[in-house]
Amino acid sequence: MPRDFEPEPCIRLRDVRMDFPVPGRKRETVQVLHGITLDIPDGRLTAIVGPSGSGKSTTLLCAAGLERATAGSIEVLGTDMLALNARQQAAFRSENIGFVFQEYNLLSSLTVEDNIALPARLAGRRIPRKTVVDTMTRLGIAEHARKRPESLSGGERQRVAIARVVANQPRIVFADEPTGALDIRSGNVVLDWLQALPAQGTTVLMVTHDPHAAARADNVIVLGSGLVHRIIPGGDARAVSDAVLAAQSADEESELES
Ligand SMILES: Nc1ncnc2c1ncn2[C@@H]1O[C@H](COP(=O)(O)OP(=O)(O)OP(=O)(O)O)[C@@H](O)[C@H]1O
Repeated sequence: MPRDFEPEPCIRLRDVRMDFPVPGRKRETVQVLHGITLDIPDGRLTAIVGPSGSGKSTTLLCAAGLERATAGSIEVLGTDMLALNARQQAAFRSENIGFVFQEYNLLSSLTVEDNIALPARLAGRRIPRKTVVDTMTRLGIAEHARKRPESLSGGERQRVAIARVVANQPRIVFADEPTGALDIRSGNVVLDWLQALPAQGTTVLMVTHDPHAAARADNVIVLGSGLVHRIIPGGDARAVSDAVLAAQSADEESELES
């Protein structure tokens, strides 16, 4: 696809706000997303970066329906997520969305191969065993097929998570710090695969602290204090880290003013 062709958004957030209760203080809340408005293009890799606490993970969780936004609108593949109840959202996720998270990634009671086949089973489909085996072989984890995730290293577990999205071909993949706990080599393997997913038609939205990982994305969304600070093209890790530092300085200035 030519780079200057902007596809239709696959995820649209409009003025999304998120309030969390303050622990120990009944009825008090703190707002962590102050009105996020974004379009995530279809069939592209988009990264979300920003200073710690700027709301990156919360934005991802709200978009996936894993946290219920307090206000605003969230449209995923044309579906109004906030109009669905929790059960409908779960069904929508199992039909359309894959996850590559640092934690809560895999079910410890299932073997590697059963973890890979699980999303399709939950959605009432079956992945042919050959596809599961081929995918494990491509990811270099075939020897672990019968093991449980706890007996694998962090890098191997992330490969299982990637194998799961490659085998299930979800329309969207949400990745939260997918390389956070990995060494450079394992991290690069995970990023290579995430970067390759758009070619199979999958839209990838990735939260990361790593400017080099973010630079692999087509577009980089820079958050600051629960708002979109800037959106820049990928490709340049230095530009990403400069943008994050600028968001952080803007946050600090507005804190001093208030
Ligand atoms: N379940 C929750 N309850 C209360 N506060 C929360 C909850 N989840 C997140 N927060 C708060 O919301 C703010 C944004 O958190 P979030 O995890 O989205 O930030 P982040 O940009 O992903 O941070 P980091 O880079 O450190 O992971 C933080 O101040 C955090 O403490």
